[in-house]
Amino acid sequence: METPNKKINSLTLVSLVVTTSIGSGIFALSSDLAKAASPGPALISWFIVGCGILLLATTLNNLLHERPDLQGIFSYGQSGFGPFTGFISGWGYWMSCWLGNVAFSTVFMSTLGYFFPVFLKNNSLISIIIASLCSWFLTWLVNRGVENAAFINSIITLCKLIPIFTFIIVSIFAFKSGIFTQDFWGNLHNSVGDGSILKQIKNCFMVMMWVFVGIEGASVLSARASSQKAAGRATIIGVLCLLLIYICASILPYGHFTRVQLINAKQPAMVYLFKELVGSWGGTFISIGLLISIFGAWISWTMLPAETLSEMAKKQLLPAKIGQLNKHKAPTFALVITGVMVQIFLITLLFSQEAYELAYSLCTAAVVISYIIVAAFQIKQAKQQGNRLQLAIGWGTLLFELVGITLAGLQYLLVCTIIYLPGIYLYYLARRQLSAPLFSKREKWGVICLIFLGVLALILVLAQIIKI
Ligand SMILES: NC(=[NH2+])NCCC[C@H](N)C(=O)O
Repeated sequence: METPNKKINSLTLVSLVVTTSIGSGIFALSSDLAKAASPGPALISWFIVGCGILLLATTLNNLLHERPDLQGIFSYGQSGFGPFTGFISGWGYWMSCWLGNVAFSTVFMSTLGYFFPVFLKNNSLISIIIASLCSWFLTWLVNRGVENAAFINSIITLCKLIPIFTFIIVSIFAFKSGIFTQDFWGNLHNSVGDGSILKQIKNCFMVMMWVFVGIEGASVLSARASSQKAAGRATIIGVLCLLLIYICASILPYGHFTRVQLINAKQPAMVYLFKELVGSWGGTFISIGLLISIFGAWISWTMLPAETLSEMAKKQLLPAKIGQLNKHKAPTFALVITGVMVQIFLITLLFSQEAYELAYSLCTAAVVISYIIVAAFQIKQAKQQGNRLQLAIGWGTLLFELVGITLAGLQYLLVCTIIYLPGIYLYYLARRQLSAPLFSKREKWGVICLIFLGVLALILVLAQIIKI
């Protein structure tokens, strides 16, 4: 990584925005989207989600420059609305980080399944065992202070982008407009899936929001642009490039394969579709790129949740012990807590039908909690400054996140409240030692609601597992 003060140019910044968000999602996107919609509704969804993400990125960018004193996504919550909101935001972000890693691990296993069919089912016992070993191995590496060095990052970025661009170029040549327009709106009498255009648009939301998770990391880097204007421009261009890549990778396949073929493609779909297009070398080519790309992303995202916990401990939102660093300057305790959570969650995947979908949906729902708080902070900040444009951007972001997660599935948000239960206890331990009152009146109501929802969700989930 570059030194913190080094300025970065716009082109590098654009590529950072693009690569920090691309993890595993894009490689499975074509069939995930085909399950949700036909090309017409999917394009409308891309437009809506694209606008929403642009608003979010602009909000993040603005806050970064207005409040350079605040670092870490949860610090906005703490500074604007008090420590408990800071905790809600930080815990949500932490959760999202490791839940995303669970999603990575499922795609990693499915991809290994291309070479070793025993892993094809990504939540079989053997897959879960290997995924757990990988997760602990990465935790161990990061605990020893290992980070992606800049040059390794560039190699990983190339391994990530080359297969994606090759896939897009080949898909352009294979594109046939007749096939593409065959059932453009998914309203023919023999259409697959459940029908109305609105419903199809709604079905796309979760997966589209998932592929943009990580955009907040890019905006942190944009603080190092040469000027605020350059940062703003690079973020917007970056989001637009990302959107274009996602649209091409997910929509072009509708011009060669029927929707049924796309739905039935084995996961990760890009591997199998490309193999279908160019022959068996294609599958191997994408798989290897994919494995390297996930591995790289997985390491960075192993550090991030642990760093979030230790930052929270520093800001007295969690017990100080969690923030302690070892001799390699890595927060061992935070890493272990996170590793244990990943482990528990991997085990529960044994009982789930769609392991990958579950993990990425929960990851997205959790990060939305932090995004909502960021948007609320932007509104507060813009109001104080009387800045109408930023106020509108804040409201737009808030509205998009609220509507987005409602359409994507509030049940995932409910499941996240379970993981808040142990968090509240840790927060309580941390705050008890301070002289300040534990909770304000409003916060008390917040705690009661959260505990109620968490217990309710736990009962519902257990009931579901027992039924299975
Ligand atoms: N917390 C995480 N591990 N997040 C990973 C972000 C995932 C990324 N947006 C993707 O498409 O795969």
